[in-house]
Amino acid sequence: MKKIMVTGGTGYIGSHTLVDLIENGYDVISVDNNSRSNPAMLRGVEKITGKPVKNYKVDLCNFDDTFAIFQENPDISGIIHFAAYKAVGESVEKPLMYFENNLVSLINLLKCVQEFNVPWFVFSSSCTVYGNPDHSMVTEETPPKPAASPYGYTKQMGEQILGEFQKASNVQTILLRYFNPVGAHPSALIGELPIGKPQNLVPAITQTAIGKLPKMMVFGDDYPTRDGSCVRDYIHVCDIAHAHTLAIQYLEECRNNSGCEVFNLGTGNGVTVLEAIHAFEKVSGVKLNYEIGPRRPGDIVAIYANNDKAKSRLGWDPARSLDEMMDTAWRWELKLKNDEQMFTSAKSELN
Ligand SMILES: NC(=O)c1ccc[n+]([C@@H]2O[C@H](COP(=O)([O-])OP(=O)(O)OC[C@H]3O[C@@H](n4cnc5c(N)ncnc54)[C@H](O)[C@@H]3O)[C@@H](O)[C@H]2O)c1
Ligand SMILES: O=c1ccn([C@@H]2O[C@H](COP(=O)(O)OP(=O)(O)O[C@H]3O[C@H](CO)[C@H](O)[C@H](O)[C@H]3O)[C@@H](O)[C@H]2O)c(=O)[nH]1
Repeated sequence: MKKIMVTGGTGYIGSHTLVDLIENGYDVISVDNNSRSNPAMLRGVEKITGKPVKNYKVDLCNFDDTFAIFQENPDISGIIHFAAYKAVGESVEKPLMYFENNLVSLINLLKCVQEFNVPWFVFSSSCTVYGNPDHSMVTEETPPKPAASPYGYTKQMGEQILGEFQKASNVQTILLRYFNPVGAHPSALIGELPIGKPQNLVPAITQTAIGKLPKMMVFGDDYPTRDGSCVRDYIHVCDIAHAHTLAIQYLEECRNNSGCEVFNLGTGNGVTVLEAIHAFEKVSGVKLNYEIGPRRPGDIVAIYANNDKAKSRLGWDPARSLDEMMDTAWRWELKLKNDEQMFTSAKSELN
């Protein structure tokens, strides 16, 4: 059984990927310092899979502690590197914190990859690398534009570091550019746990619907789109998670032609903010208290993926609908309300 190290395993996408890897026969370990997540999330992973999962509570910016995990696990076949800070606004306020955390952690990991001859590396990138594109549908060949934030630069630089490292080391590398991951596992045992007031659309919708937030704002309805609100490519987190298993299988079967390959992970459908809200209202039966507000500075007008490459090369089939995304996000929010106790007590473990 191949062993995969998942960094950021107690986070949103990492936890769903642990489930998918285990269900597909991989042995996993997680490395997460819980700086942005709740350790209780792993209990959800264990309940779904029936398997215990070990998390190393280590800051990947600490080289010695990171190295020690590899010494203890010299049989790691691949790394899926999710661990990073991801809040765009915070990165504008604290750029050095973002560059340090997101880049030092990556470099430390790559030094260990080199030392321990780990053959496969999968990196969490983002459609943020395309900036505000000239055409809404982007392929992997669409040239990256200057990033809109320090967070975006950490993803662009991460891709560059991996591209150069791959040429020098021959580590088989995949860069996955996620569009907008949303929703939760259908069991409602794991999902997204935003820290503080949610900045992203779907948590803002579900928290408003449940009454944690009094109302939500639609940031602009005067864009040149079909209803005036921005267009994004929302993609179910379980479909994103499965793409990681497929990426590992792709590397395992040596189907990686160039050594460092990029894949867009989106559904290929552009959805407006108002369409997303209406889909939520339909599946939940809850009328959302929202207001049209001003545009959010820095927002991209419209972007969605051309996902042909991931479909044809990885055999990926992102089949879950917008309704399923909204339904699972809503059921997770309802579950969180009931299980608040579990997450509050687990929060005391944070830091
Ligand atoms: N969620 C999105 O919308 C989205 C979109 C595009 C790309 N991404 C990227 O996908 C990855 C995962 O995103 P997510 O939504 O699961 O985020 P998340 O915040 O839920 O998970 C990231 C995890 O990394 C951990 N972490 C951060 N720095 C660390 C460090 N130095 N050492 C050890 N652990 C550390 C955090 O505690 C957290 O659990 C990130 O790299 C993010 O930038 C996310
Ligand atoms: O309360 C809210 C929150 C969001 N929106 C709108 O909903 C859309 C989606 O916004 P998100 O913040 O959920 O997603 P973004 O696409 O703007 O940003 C996300 O995708 C980016 C890639 O483009 C980066 O990866 C970033 O980290 C990640 O948050 C945008 O039009 C935004 O203006 C609202 O109207 N109200």
